[in-house]
Amino acid sequence: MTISIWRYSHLALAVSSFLLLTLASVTGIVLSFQPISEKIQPYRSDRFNEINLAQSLPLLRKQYPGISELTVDANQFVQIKGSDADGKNLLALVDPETGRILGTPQPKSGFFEWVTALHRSLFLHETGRFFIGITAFLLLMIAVSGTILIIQRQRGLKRFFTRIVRNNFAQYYHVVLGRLSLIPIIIIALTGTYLSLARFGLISTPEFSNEIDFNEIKSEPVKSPDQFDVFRRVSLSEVQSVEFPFSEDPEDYYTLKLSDREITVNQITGEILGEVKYPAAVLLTNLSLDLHTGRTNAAWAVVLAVASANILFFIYSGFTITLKRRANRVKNKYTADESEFIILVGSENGSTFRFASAIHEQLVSSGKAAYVTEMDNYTAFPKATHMIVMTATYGLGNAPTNASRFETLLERNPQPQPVRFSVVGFGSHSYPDFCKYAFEVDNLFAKQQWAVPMLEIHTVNDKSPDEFSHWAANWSQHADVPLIVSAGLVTPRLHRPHALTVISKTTVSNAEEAFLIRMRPEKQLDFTSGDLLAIYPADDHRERLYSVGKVGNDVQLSVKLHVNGLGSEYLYGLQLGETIDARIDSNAHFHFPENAGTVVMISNGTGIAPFLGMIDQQPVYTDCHLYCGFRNEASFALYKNALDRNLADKKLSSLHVAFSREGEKQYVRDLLARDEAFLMDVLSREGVIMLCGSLSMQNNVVALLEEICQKHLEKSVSYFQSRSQVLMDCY
Ligand SMILES: Cc1cc2nc3c(=O)[nH]c(=O)nc-3n(C[C@H](O)[C@H](O)[C@H](O)COP(=O)(O)O)c2cc1C
Repeated sequence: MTISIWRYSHLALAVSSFLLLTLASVTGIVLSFQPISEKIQPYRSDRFNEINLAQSLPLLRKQYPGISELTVDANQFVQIKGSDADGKNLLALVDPETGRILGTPQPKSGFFEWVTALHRSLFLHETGRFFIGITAFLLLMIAVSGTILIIQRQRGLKRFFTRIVRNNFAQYYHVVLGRLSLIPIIIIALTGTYLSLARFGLISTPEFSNEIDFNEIKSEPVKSPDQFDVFRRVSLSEVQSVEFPFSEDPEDYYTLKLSDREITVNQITGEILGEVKYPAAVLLTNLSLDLHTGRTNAAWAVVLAVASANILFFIYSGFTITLKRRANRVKNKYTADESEFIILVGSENGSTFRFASAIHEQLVSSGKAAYVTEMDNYTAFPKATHMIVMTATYGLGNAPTNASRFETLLERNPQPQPVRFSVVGFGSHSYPDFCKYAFEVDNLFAKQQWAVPMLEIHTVNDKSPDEFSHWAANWSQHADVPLIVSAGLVTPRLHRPHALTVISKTTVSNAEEAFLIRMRPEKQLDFTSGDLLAIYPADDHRERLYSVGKVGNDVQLSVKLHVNGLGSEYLYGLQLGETIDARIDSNAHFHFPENAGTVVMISNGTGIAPFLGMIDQQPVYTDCHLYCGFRNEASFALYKNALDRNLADKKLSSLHVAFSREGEKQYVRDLLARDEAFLMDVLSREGVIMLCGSLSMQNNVVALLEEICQKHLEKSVSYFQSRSQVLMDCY
C-alpha cells in the first residue's frame, strides 16, 4: 500500500466530513463543560466510595419511610424519591451516610440541552442522528488513515514518537498534535459510532428480565437489613438505582440495578431472589456514554475538550497543507509530445514544483517548448532532447508519492532518440539517507541506452535557493540555454521585518579572512543561536543566509570576506550605527538541545558562529565541548578571547583546536579520531553531537563517526541522527 492511497483517503474523508466535524467538535467542546459544571456542585458525599448498601439503605428507609427509589447519577449524587411523612412527594439529594438533605435536583440547563440536541441530531431527529453517526465513523477512518500516515512518515511503528522534523507550522503541528491526541480522538469516534449503531438498532440488545419464583419466597429467618450479606457486599459506587419494596409483604422485594447486573433481594431474609448480568451490548453502551461524554470524570471531560479543539486545528492545518501543495503545481503551455525540454518532478509536499516551475518559466519565456510533469507520468516523449529530473526523497530514502511507479515506467518506455539528462536531488541533511532516491534515479538513467549524462547529479539541501541556482547556472552553460534562475526566483518570502543596527565589527587584514559582526535588534526579537539571518545585500531577490549566534540579545555573525562576495562584502561595508532590514528564520532542527547531559560541538571556519552563541546562552550549564578547525592561529585569534572566557566561566568544559596549515597540520577529524572513546561515551549516554561548517568537513566527520559508531556501539550514525543525537547544519 503506498503512502498516496492513505493520503488521498485521509484527505477525501476529511473533505467529506469537515462541515459536520467542525460542528460536532465545537458543540463537543461546549458539552465537555457540562460534567465539569455539574461536578462542582456540593452534592457528593466525601466518603461516597467507602459506603455500602448495608450502611445506607436501612438508614434512609428509616428516615424516609415513604422512600420508593434511590438513584445514583454520573456525578455520584444520591437522589431519593417517594413521599414524606405528610404524604407529599419527596424528591431530594441526600447524604447517603447520614440521610441529611443536601438539596433539590435541578432541571438540566436549557443551554446544554440545546447544544446536546444540536450535537446529537442537528435538530433533525433521526435524520440528523444518522448524519452525525456517519461523521463519527468518518472521524474514526480519518484517525486510522492518519495513524498509518504517521507510521509511514516516521518509518515504523517503533519510531512513532520520535522527533518530527519541522518543515512548516501547519505540517509540524498537524503531526505532533495528531500523535498526542490520537487515542482520545479514536475513543471519541469509536464510542460515537457505537452509540449511533445502538440507537439505530444495528447492535442488538437481547431482552433480559429477572425472573422470580414467588413460591420460593421465604419469610424467615428474619434479618435486619443492615445484616444482609448482599447489602454489605455492594458498595454505593456500583449502584445505578435501588427500588425499595412497595410494602412490608415478603412478596415485595428490593431491586438493585448495579453497573453490571440486576439483583432482587428478599426484604425479610436478605436472600438473593434473582440475579441477571446485563448483556454485553448494554455494558458497552454505558461505557461508550461515559467515555463519549466525560460524564463520570471531570479530568476526562477536559481531555475530550482538548481533543475536540485539536480536531478543529487538524481541519485548519490539513487544508492549509493541501492548499499549499496544490498551489505549487505547474501549468503547461506546450504538450508532452511537442516539448523538447521535459522536467520530471518527484515531490511529496509540493515544494520541488516551485523549483521546477522556475526553470520551466525561464525556458518557455526564452522560446523553448518545455513541459513539466510528475515522475509517475513518465512516458515516451517523441521530441525530447533534454530531460531534467528534480526529486525529493522520503521515508527510508524512498521515492516520493508521485514517483512510486517511475522505475517501472522508465524501463517500459525507452525514448526513441538520445536525450541528455540531469538529476537534481532535493533532500535534507536532517535525514539519514540524504537524497538517496535522487541517486537511485541517476543510476537508473545511467543504465538507459538512450540517456546521455549531461551533469553530475546535484543535491539541494533544505530547499536551498543558492544550491539550486548553482545547478541552474551549470546546466544553462552545458545546455547552452540562457537561464537566469537566481536564488530569489525560488525564494518565496522576501520580506524583511526585522531592523538590526550594527554595534560592533572586527576588521580583516586580508580577503578570505573572517570577521565578527554584531547587530542589535531594534525591537524585542524571539530568536536563538542556530537560527538563520536572511539579508538582501543588493536590495533585490538575492538572499544570503547566515547562521546566527545569540550573544546577550544581539545577533552575532561570523563571516568570511570573499572577494566580490555579495553578502560578505555588504556586511563588511556596513558602518557602526547603520541599520539594515533583514529577517530571522527559525531553524529548529539546529537549536541547542535542552535536555542533553553533554553536548559536543564540531565546526570548521565560520561554522563556529552558532556555537559561540549557544555556549554563551546556556541558562543551566551543560557539559559542553568544542572541537573546531581553522587554518592557523591567526584565524582562530578572532574567537580566542570569548572562548577563554567561556572556559574560565565553566560554560565550556573543553576546547580542542586543529590548525590545518600550521604546527601538526591537523583537521578537526583528527582530533575527533583521537577522542573516539569520549565521543562514543557521549552518544551512549544520550549526549548530542552538533556539526556546523563546510559540507566537506561534514562528510569527513560523518564518515569517521560511522566507522567508530559501528566499531564501538554496533549502530549507524543514522540511528543517532534519527534520535536527534547528531545534529548538522552545514553548507
Ligand atoms: C517525512 C519526511 C521524510 C523525509 N525523508 C528524507 C530522506 O530520507 N532523505 C532526504 O534527503 N530528505 C528527506 N526529507 C526532506 C525532503 O526530501 C525535502 O524537504 C524536500 O525538499 C521536500 O520536497 P517536496 O516538498 O517537493 O516534497 C524528508 C522530509 C519529510 C517531511
